[in-house]
Amino acid sequence: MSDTPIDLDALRQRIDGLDGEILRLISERAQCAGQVAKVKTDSDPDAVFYRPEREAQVLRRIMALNQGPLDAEEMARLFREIMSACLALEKPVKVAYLGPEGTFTQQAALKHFGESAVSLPMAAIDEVFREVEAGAVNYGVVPVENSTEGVVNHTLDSFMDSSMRICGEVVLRIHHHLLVSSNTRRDKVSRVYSHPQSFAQCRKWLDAHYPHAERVPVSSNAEAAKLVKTEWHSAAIAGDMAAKLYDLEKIAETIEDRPDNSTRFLIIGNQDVPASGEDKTSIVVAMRNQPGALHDLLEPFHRHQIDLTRLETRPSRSGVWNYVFFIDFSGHRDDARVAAVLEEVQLRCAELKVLGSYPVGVL
Ligand SMILES: C=C(O[C@@H]1C=C(C(=O)O)C=C[C@H]1O)C(=O)O
Repeated sequence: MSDTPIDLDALRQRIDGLDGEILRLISERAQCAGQVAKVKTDSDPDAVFYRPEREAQVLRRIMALNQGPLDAEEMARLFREIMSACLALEKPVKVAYLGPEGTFTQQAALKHFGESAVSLPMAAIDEVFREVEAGAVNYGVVPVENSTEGVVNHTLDSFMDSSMRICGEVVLRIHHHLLVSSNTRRDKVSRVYSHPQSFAQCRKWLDAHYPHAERVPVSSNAEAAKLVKTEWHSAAIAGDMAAKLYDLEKIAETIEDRPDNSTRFLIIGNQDVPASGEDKTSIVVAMRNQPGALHDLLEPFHRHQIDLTRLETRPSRSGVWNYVFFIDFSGHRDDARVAAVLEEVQLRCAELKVLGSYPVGVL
């Protein structure tokens, strides 16, 4: 072992050299991105710097090129942050999300835009829509479906009244923990706070471990975490961000009933996103109530072999149409096959709104 210090020194020297090179390359990349921004504003003073389709392509390319030892997603996350910092050099992206601070929606916003984005908490989903519509922020992030608990109806309803478009999606693995403040003992927990969706996602675990604790639903997991900060004998079910934000102790980790528990979030904005090569389209369709209506609506998708990834029904609020369907499917509205289907659907329904075509979530 006598030669270990020499090896260590040599390795550290090599790492210093590599870091210098990485530093130089990242700076050069940032300069290039700055030049791209200049080209964009020269041709259009109102140009948007942020290009979701280009970012998706950059990340997919990195993942395909990666040969380890870091795994492809880890590497993409590093590049996500480099891009985020490059973009912020021009103008940090401003993003409104369903708050308060510490929610999974904030985590989704940072996963999608990187840590250099400025993220602003909103009290409700329709407020996120309004902030984007008013131009106070560039984008909004809202939850849309959970793999255990299903659809977030507020988000679908907001799309019915809004002209906002979908610019992206992000899927987050959701891990819940049981959190307490430092002066609460795990055997003294008599009350648990959380969001109703989180209670539903951890129902079996709670039944097994805290069957007698009172379950108190609150407006968000972050709110639950905030409450237990100052209350004895209470615990919160929330995620890592809330635990860190309120400095709480995890007395049980990953307590969700299903190991694949994940939530899908949508990025909303004012922008039509060009094709990235692997895209999805979301539409909302109003139908008259007549026999075979749903079959007629879906038949063109089947005939053109387009994959439906989600279908939701909401009651129509206008009173004129009986059904409103939210449909997600593979492909971009500029693809010939998708364009043909949209034309046919348009003829069969009372109203069709394309909410957006956007890159399939990369990270
Ligand atoms: C540099 C560009 O602009 C932004 C920055 C990107 C980057 O750093 O790679 C990618 C897309 C845009 O959000 C570009 O459009 O190429």
